[in-house]
Amino acid sequence: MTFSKERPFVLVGAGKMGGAMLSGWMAEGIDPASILIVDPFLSPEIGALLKKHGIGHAAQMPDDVVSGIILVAVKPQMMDDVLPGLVSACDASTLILSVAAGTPVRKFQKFFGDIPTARCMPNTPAMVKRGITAVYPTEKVTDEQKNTISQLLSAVGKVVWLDSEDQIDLVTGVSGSGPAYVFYMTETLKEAGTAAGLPEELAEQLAIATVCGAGELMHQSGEDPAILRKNVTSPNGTTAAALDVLMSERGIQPIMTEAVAAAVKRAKELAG
Ligand SMILES: NC(=O)C1=CN([C@@H]2O[C@H](COP(=O)(O)OP(=O)(O)OC[C@H]3O[C@@H](n4cnc5c(N)ncnc54)[C@H](O)[C@@H]3O)[C@@H](O)[C@H]2O)C=CC1
Ligand SMILES: O=C(O)[C@@H]1CCC=N1
Repeated sequence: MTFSKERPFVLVGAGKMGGAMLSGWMAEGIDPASILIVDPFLSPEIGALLKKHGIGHAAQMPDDVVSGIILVAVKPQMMDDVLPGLVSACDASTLILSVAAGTPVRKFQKFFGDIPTARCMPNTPAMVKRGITAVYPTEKVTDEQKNTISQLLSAVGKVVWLDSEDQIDLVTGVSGSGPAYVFYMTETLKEAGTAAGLPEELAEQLAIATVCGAGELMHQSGEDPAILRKNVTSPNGTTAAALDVLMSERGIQPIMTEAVAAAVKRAKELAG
C-alpha cells in the first residue's frame, strides 16, 4: 500500500463506521504503525483498540503530517467544520476517501481543489470482514491509488466499483443502511414469536439464529435467494401460509421499496 509512517493513512472519525473498518483492518493484520486516528471523542471501545495495537491518535490533524490517504468518516453535517483542518495534511498525491452518505465530491473539491478524491459507501459488517463497499473514484484517482483503495476495502469485505456518483445514494439506500433493515427484521421476527406465545429469550435466540443461518446459507451456497426461499416452502405448507401474507400487496416488497426510496431521498437532502 502507498501509505507509510512518513505518509500515514489517516482515519478521521473512528465512530461506528470508521471504528468498524478499523477493527476489520486490525483483524486482517494491517500495519498499525502507518495509521493515525484523528478523532476528539473516541469511544472507550475504540480507545482500547488503539491501545491494544499501538495505533497513533490525535484529537485534531497534527501540523506536521502529510498523509498518503485521508479516510473521512465523520457525519455529513460535520464536514464544513472538519475539512478545513485537513487541508494542511494534503499534497497533490494525497487521496481523499470519504465514506459519508450524501456528501458530494464537489464539497471536497471546495476545500481540497483538484486532489484525487473518491467516495465510497461501506457498511458495518466490515467489522467482521463481511462488508460490501461501493466506490466511486474521480478521474484524478490514479491506478495505484485505486489499487490501494481495493486492498484497504477488500480487507473488510467485498468491493464494487461505480461509474457514476449518483449511484452512491442508491447504494446507500440498499447496502449502506441495509444492515439496519435486517437487524430490524430480526427484531420483528422475535416480537412475532413472543406474540405467538414463546418466551422472549427463546424467541430472540430463534430469530437471531435464523437470520444468521439464512445469511450464511446464501453466502456459502451462492444460490439465488428466490431458490433458497422455494427450498423452504412446501406446497400448501406453513411457509406458504406465511409468505401469502409477506408477499401480498401489503407485504414486504412495497414497504422495502418505500424504505429504500426514503433513504435515497435523505442521502440527496444531505448533499445540500
Ligand atoms: N454507521 C453506518 O452504518 C455507516 C455510516 N456511514 C457514514 O460514516 C460517517 C460516520 O458515521 P458513523 O460512524 O455512523 O457516525 P459516528 O457518530 O459513530 O462517528 C463519527 C465520528 O466522528 C468523530 N468526530 C466528531 N467530530 C470530529 C472532528 N472534528 N474530527 C474528527 N472526528 C470527529 C466522532 O467522535 C465519532 O467518533 C457518516 O458520514 C455516515 O454517513 C457510511 C456507511 C455506513
Ligand atoms: O444512516 C446513515 O445516514 C448512515 C449512512 C448509511 C448508514 N448509516
